[in-house]
Amino acid sequence: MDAAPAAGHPRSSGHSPAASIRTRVTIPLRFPDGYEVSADAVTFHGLSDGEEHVALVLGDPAPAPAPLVRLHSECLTGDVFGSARCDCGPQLREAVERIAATGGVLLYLRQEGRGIGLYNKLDAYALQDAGLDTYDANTALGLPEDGRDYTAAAQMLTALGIGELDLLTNNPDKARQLRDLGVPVRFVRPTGVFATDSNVRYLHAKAERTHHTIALPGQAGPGTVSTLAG
Ligand SMILES: Nc1nc2c(ncn2[C@@H]2O[C@H](COP(=O)(O)OP(=O)(O)OP(=O)(O)O)[C@@H](O)[C@H]2O)c(=O)[nH]1
Ligand SMILES: [Zn+2]
Repeated sequence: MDAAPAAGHPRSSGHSPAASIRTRVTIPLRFPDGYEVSADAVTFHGLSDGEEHVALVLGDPAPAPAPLVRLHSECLTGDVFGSARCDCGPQLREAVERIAATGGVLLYLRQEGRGIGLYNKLDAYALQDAGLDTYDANTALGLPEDGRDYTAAAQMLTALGIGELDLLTNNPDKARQLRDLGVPVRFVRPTGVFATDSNVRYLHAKAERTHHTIALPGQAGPGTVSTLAG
């Protein structure tokens, strides 16, 4: 079944305007589990939404026929604080290592809360604690279920000289939007599914409402359960 666009979803189509590289600087990354890798952090001029998105170039993307790319939307609570309410932190950690292994790019997109911002996301969490799922909580606040537009991501990839790519995601909307923007996505490669007692309801909602390729106990799907705590 085709995934229906989320309510209030922005539409991307056609090619995006050009952006250019502003700065490229090497950063040694050290993760709490001891994994270390060097990344080039790249900033840009001319991104369509004016946000400070950053690319991490890992390894050498050039030799790969289709470098591995992840569009990772910002999640302060998961990426930085280690929140178990979502799967963002483990997905980010996994993506950096998988991309570095073959050469590719992680775009860290400043789209906190699927584009609604941190304060609104925390308001939505409060509504989820009262019983709403992750999408209904957004709409109850008068906000889109998923407000993300990947035009700036397409601009970043073009500025980096990335042509055909493999996309690391379980979210069909990311590949759909990139292709609509003229980015040649060769294969979609699933990310791990990092289920915990605290995020399993959220993951079920992503699988059922927006057709993420996530397989969870009691629900069939093509994804892989990498970790199931509890
Ligand atoms: N509004 C809202 N945003 C959330 C919630 N939980 C996580 N997020 C945000 O959802 C986004 C998840 O980003 P990603 O992991 O890149 O996207 P995804 O749609 O899960 O797709 P893939 O991980 O690529 O499969 C981040 O911006 C989080 O801040 C929630 O309950 N409500
Ligand atoms: Zn998160």
